[in-house]
Formats: sequence, structure tokens, C-alpha cells
Amino acid sequence: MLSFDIQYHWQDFQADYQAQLPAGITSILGPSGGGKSTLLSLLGGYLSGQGIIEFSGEKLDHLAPYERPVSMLFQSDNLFPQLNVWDNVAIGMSPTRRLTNEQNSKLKWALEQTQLLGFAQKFPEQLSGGQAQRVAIARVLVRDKPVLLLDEPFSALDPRLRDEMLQLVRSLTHQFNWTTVMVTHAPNDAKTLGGQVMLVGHGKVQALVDVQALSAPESGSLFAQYLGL
Ligand SMILES: Nc1ncnc2c1ncn2[C@@H]1O[C@H](COP(=O)(O)OP(=O)(O)OP(=O)(O)O)[C@@H](O)[C@H]1O
Repeated sequence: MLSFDIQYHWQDFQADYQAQLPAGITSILGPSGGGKSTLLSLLGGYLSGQGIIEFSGEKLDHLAPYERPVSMLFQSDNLFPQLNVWDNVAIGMSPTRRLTNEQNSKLKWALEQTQLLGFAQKFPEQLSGGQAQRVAIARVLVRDKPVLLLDEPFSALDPRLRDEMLQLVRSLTHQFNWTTVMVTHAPNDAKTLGGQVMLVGHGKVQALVDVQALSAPESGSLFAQYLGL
């Protein structure tokens, strides 16, 4: 269970987020500027607020990003351009990229899972957008953290590839029992991922419901308003 009760201010923006998220997938939807990315950055430790963040009973709020049981994937720039695919993943396990035999096997396994075995020697500039995001997912796999935060990582991909990536995140989340939280602007992404959806607006968690509610939102509900129904 990932639970949080966080207060955060920045200039005119005042946020106060509370929720409890079980293992599985939660997609965050909501209007632009409503505070979705801010919430993700607070959970990842890239911004600091007041309050409490707990994962499985462990308090995270005083931990630096790298000490948290969390991996984060951004829309782009997840890779080091000067390192090849193998090294971009290796750095997730060891800053020096010197790996034990066991770590080497794990890296190979992660490249297999993300269908990148043939790309190990390629550099980021030689990859398509989808391949680059798969490398970032391979790094998430070797880091082996139970919480995965995604900030619109697939929004620049064409629909078919985007769907493939969402399916990959969905199956890895279930396979490894991750708590995955993804910000998106597309209600369809949330439907593909399954799980639950959280509506964030005006710096607050306004609703948290099963994703099926998106297909038939109650008239007058906040989700219906957000979807323009
Ligand atoms: N440290 C910060 N630096 C710059 N802006 C910040 C910071 N913290 C909060 N904000 C502001 O917080 C508000 C919420 O932004 P945020 O990016 O979280 O919204 P969002 O829902 O993710 O929007 P979008 O869908 O457009 O990405 C904005 O007004 C933003 O300018």
C-alpha cells in the first residue's frame, strides 16, 4: 500500500494530496496545471512538501529519490546519450557499471523481457522513441523497486506502439506486484492499463475509482465533468 498525505505550496499553487493506493495500476487524469506531475515528483522525492508518504509501513518522506523504493520514468530524456543500451541499463544497478555475473544475467534477462537483446550495443540516437522507452523500462526491471511512477512516458509514440508499451507496463506490474502510478492525458490509456483512476485537479485528489467508471461516469460526477459529458 502506498499512502500519502502531502501539503505543498509553490507561488500561487497550493496542493494538499491524500490517498491510499494498493498494489496494481493507478492512472492519474485531470486538467492541465491541476497538479498531476507535482504529485508524482513529490512521491519520487524530486520535490519536497510537508506531510507523510508511506510504502508498506515505511516512511519515505525523508529519503532521497535514490533511497526510495521507487523508479520513475519521464516523457523523454530517460537515457544517457553517451552510453549504449547495455550500459544505460547497467547503470541502474551499479554507478560504475561493473557488474557481477549475477547482475550480468539479470541485465540480459531484462533486455529479453523488453525485446532488446539485439540492441545492446546501440546508442540512444540510433533508437526509435519506443525502443528508447523500452530501454528505460529494462532499467526499471533491473532496479527492482516495487513502486513505478510514470509521467506520460509514451505520449510521443504512435498509437500502436503506445498500446504495446501500456500492455508491457500492465503485464510487468502484475508479474512483479508493483504499485504503478501513471500520469496521462488520455482516458484510453487508463482503460488499456486497467486498475483504478485518480482525478487530480486544483492540487487535490478529487476522486479515486475503478477504471470501469470511466466508461459510464455518473452524470454530474467530477469524472463526467472532466470528460466533458
Ligand atoms: N517547483 C515548481 N516549479 C515550477 N512550477 C511549479 C513547481 N511546483 C509547482 N509548480 C506549478 O504547479 C502547478 C501544477 O503543475 P503540474 O505540472 O503539476 O500540473 P499537471 O496537472 O501535471 O499539468 P499538465 O497536465 O499540464 O502537465 C502549475 O501551476 C506549475 O506551474
